[in-house]
Amino acid sequence: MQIELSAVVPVPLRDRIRQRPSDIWDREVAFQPGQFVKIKAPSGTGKTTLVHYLYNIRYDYTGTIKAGGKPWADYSAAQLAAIRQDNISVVFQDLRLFDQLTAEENIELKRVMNNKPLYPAEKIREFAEQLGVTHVLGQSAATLSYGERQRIAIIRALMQPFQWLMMDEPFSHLDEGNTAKAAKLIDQECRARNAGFILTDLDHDQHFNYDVTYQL
Ligand SMILES: Nc1ncnc2c1ncn2[C@@H]1O[C@H](COP(=O)(O)OP(=O)(O)OP(=O)(O)O)[C@@H](O)[C@H]1O
Repeated sequence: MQIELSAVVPVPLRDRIRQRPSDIWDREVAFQPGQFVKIKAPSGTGKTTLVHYLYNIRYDYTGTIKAGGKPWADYSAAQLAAIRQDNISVVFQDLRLFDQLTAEENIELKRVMNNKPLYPAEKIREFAEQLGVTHVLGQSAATLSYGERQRIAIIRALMQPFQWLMMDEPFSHLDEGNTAKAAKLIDQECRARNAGFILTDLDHDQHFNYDVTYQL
């Protein structure tokens, strides 16, 4: 599924955007299926805003975003729900874990959301071991450190099928070793599904072999 942006400008950032060049805002951009895309931007330039537009949960922009050749606005609520279940997975900057559930329950919820789960339940433990969070699986999400929460949110995002995986500063609270482990798992999962990957971050990074880097 190709994602295309045509002259997209966030309404609240309209005046600020004119003051600096951007590869994304007010441009024609196409994210091709399977591409690894890095979006680099200083704090406050709209990374989170962009991810929310790409996932179609925020609409305060001018211009058009198309997914699979069709503007987001032309999809029905049922079609959008199906796309979020099967085609696009996301790790938001604020992670959006359910604090009243355990870490494992947060992941399991996503795993069983599809009638036919992509992975068996054992996969949760396997990924948790790879990311060093097995010991917190039974803990309530509210009690986890931010770095633990990030790893749980990453594992949760990998539990569903996707053609695109989007992550908004997913490693901000992880040390180098844990970042490398998480990047390896993400890379492996995207490649296995021939899925595209969009990562937003403040700076350049070497965690992935990006096909393209945009300055927001
Ligand atoms: N609804 C809104 N009304 C007015 N300003 C907004 C609105 N939403 C976001 N902004 C502003 O737009 C700018 C971009 O916000 P956003 O959260 O997308 O930034 P970001 O690049 O993700 O930043 P950070 O790296 O700090 O998370 C910020 O200055 C924010 O205050």
